[in-house]
Amino acid sequence: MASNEEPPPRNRFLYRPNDPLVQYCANLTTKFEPIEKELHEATIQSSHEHLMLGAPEILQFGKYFIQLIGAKRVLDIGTYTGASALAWALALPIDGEVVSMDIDHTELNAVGKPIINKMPEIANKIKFELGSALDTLEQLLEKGQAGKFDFAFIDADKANYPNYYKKCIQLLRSGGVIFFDNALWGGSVVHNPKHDDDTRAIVACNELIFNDPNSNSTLVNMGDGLHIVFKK
Ligand SMILES: C[S@@+](CC[C@H](N)C(=O)[O-])C[C@H]1O[C@@H](n2cnc3c(N)ncnc32)[C@H](O)[C@@H]1O
Repeated sequence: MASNEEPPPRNRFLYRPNDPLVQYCANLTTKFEPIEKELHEATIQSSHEHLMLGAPEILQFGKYFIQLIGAKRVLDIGTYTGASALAWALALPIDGEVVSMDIDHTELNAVGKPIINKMPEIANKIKFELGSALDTLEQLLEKGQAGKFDFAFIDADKANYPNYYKKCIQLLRSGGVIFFDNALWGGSVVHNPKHDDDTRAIVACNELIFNDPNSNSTLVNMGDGLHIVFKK
């Protein structure tokens, strides 16, 4: 690219799911349960927005974290067809709980629920909340749920990423873990960090996390970027 050319808004500098090396890592990481495979395939077939699906290797990594820290209660911000909520529910013990939030349940009802409901013991662990995730998080805080969750996955509107951090860090117990998906936003955090509100919010959130004395963190070049937060 010539030096006087503007970089494209959010091109895929770094996120290359079809790169053979990325596929090699994903293939030797992901161990989908049959129901997860069914949901992913149904989402790809039925929804024109299937690129929103969580990267399988990120979901797999999250499941291992849930088991490693002995998580029982999980916040899932951005349900879509329910792939991430299903992954967490599969990783949790029988008395575990996922609170999954979305402003729109069209795709969940059409694609996700008919599949997830085939396994009632897994479906029973998931509470699907309809509405703004910020409102749902605020309601949990008002109900005295601060410090009562173990793991959070943030994968909804990017402009609210700093707000999701501020709420989730309160809702997590000490030793809890947050996964922020899309933390490199196709490389635009480096190549075009002021491009739009979404990019600016992700950049601000990454810095907010790194500078927060209440947590440690690791920013990983996996999927579209994964910022892992460890609450002190
Ligand atoms: C990338 S998708 C989530 C993908 C899902 N976690 C998965 O692994 O397949 C993002 C979702 O966030 C939802 N969303 C957008 N803005 C929201 C908001 N303010 N509150 C709650 N959900 C929101 C969208 O409706 C969309 O379904």
